[in-house]
Amino acid sequence: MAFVHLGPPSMKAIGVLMTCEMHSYIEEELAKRFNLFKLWNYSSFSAFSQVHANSIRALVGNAKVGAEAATIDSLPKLEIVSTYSVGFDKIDINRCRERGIRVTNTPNVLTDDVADLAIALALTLLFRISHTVNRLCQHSAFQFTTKLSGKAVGIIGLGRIGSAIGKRATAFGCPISYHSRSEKPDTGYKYYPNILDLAANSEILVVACSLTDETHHIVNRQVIDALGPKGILINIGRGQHIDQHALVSALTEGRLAGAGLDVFENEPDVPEELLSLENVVLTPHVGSDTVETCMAMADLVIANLEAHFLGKPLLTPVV
Ligand SMILES: O=CC(=O)O
Repeated sequence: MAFVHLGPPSMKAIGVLMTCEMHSYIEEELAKRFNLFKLWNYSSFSAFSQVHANSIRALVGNAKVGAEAATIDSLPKLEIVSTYSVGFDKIDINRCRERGIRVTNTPNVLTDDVADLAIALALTLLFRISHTVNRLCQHSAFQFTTKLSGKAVGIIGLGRIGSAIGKRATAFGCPISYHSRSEKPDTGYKYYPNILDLAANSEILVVACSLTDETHHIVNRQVIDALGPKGILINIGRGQHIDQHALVSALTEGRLAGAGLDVFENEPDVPEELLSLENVVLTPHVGSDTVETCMAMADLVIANLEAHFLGKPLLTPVV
């Protein structure tokens, strides 16, 4: 008798909802495997859910649009939320737990890019790269720049990304210290249990922790003042880590030397005052937007969904 290899069961009938537009690769790869619904093709979430709520077994969100309690509650068949981001602050984790909904994210694959961007922001700011390009074109006045090598770098949050930033800054000869909930073993870095002490002892302060109720506005006016008028603040975490109002006043009043920001408090809005400042470098939340990383993140989202629907262990579970 001949054996017929049936292969893995098709998942084409499984309804997956994407909450907003992402890289075309993830859209195409999800559409090849699942019955993909794109929320942005509907006039509103309620217009979508009135017709399709019962078809959705998985939701794919990102750092911008995740799954809040109302969304989760409107999807009675939802089994898994797989976010195309490492941060899961846009997902109501407690509601997922209550409903027995699994949650996955995309750690590791984006660590290098985000750490690279932190260093790039610092270098661009200190070497005034965008200004010197302008000077080349406009023959404007010469201004000295500032070294990165050897500067004291303080890192808030020594997780995967914070550690990768530490590794890079070490290669620039920078002494590293950090603040986090608890001291990490064997880092060789100085630990400050108090963030004000970290700021007071840093020339460059980098925000690399995850966003939680405890880390909301972890960088406030006091921390900025402790960093001081020669200090540089870099944020590749979340806009809500920094009291943006306090930051703008410090930059305008000369109480802080400069800031390199990939994230903002009310994205995609960036305050006019920030846009008009000379001592900032701003990027629009692009820390993991390289082609290579977007593809690796998409593959991880899909691998998690496939594992879930095949009854296998999730690759990167949060819940
Ligand atoms: O901000 C980006 C992410 O959380 O992956």
